[in-house]
Amino acid sequence: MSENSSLFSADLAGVVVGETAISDVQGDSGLLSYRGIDINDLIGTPFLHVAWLVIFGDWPTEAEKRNLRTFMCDHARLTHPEQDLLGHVPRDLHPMLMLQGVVPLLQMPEEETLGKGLDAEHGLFIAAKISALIAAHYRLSQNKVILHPTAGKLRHDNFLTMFHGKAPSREQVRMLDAAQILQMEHSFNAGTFAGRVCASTLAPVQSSISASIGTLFGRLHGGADQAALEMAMEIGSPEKAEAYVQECLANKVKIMGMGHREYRTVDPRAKILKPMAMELCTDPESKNLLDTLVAVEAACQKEFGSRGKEIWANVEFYKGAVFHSLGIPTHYFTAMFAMARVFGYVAHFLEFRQDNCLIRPRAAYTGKPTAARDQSAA
Ligand SMILES: CC(=O)SCCNC(=O)CCNC(=O)[C@H](O)C(C)(C)COP(=O)(O)OP(=O)(O)OC[C@H]1O[C@@H](n2cnc3c(N)ncnc32)[C@H](O)[C@@H]1OP(=O)(O)O
Ligand SMILES: O=C([O-])CC(=O)C(=O)O
Repeated sequence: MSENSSLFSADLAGVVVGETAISDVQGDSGLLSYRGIDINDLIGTPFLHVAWLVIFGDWPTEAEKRNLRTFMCDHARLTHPEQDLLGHVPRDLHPMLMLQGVVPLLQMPEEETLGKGLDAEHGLFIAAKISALIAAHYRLSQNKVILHPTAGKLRHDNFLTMFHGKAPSREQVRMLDAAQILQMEHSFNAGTFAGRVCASTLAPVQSSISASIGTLFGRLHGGADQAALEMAMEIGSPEKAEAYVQECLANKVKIMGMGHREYRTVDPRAKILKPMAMELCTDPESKNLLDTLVAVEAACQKEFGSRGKEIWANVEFYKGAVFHSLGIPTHYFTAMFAMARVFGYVAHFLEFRQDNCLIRPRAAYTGKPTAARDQSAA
């Protein structure tokens, strides 16, 4: 493109920067589908089957299902060198910083066992390790021993057991499966785009995933899950919600978990997560948090409406209440988001690499004019 015909967009809002066949975000109508299937129809499907569909575009065969389950469970066991590595990470380091740093240090398997190519093998290996790293980092922070997965158990059954040290109920596993399916993939969100930029330089999959995780961490993106529930904790009770919202808007402070770059209506994932949170938050403390979130949403609708704006709840708003009811501390929410989204990252890495090109935009220079060179010195 010539200098004169350059586009300028600081935030790339509305700018199409590539093609994808992985997921479709229809922002005006509030629809989201993975590989052509509406997310509402994916809830209830085994988590790993959806992960396979997202990555490879087809449902797994019976043999692929068996191999994948064994592969993911085997690699969710941290080896001694991996445990030593984690042992060097400060125990109070935010789990997202731990993941971003540790993922590129993992020793990738050299052999292919799933028959889908080495990049896919490495991506799925990282996805298995991430669940183990999150659980182990939490256990170490609690001065407890690291626990390992049990062969034959479902991914999230193993995860919750490795995290808490006791087996979850079937209902808890079902809820976590659903929440994680909803978070698995979302087109060119900032984290996925960062991963594609990294992939575009021909960096390996672990670098690309690490770049995505770093990008997911921020509060305007994935980190809003932690921030939204901590906001509800800080507000304290539903009757204080309206004053809180009014004060935020008066001071131009963003309300966490509200608003979205693409959706011009309620986020379809929030629509599913809200009733899930209602079902799970039954004890007085969780119910008070959830009631506070509901009151914040209502106050936002009222306040934004009176300013002629429509800002809706996004995926992050009610998800924290679901995670909280599963006993997950707020600072682990975004890492659990990464634990699901990593399958989307792998899918985008593989898709992008099929037709790779370097992503390198242009900047409008606003610094000092270039000084004229002293020709006599030459
Ligand atoms: C998984 C995810 O990443 S989902 C998103 C998670 N992030 C959050 O929940 C953080 C809170 N939300 C936000 O900051 C924003 O809504 C974003 C970053 C998600 C989207 O932002 P953008 O598309 O850039 O919208 P933008 O920030 O331009 O907002 C448009 C207007 O709505 C306002 N607005 C948007 N969201 C919010 C919010 N949560 N609280 C208060 N005002 C808001 C903006 O202040 C802006 O007002 P203005 O036109 O008077 O300046
Ligand atoms: O698409 C986005 O910008 C953010 C989002 O909802 C996600 O990553 O799930």
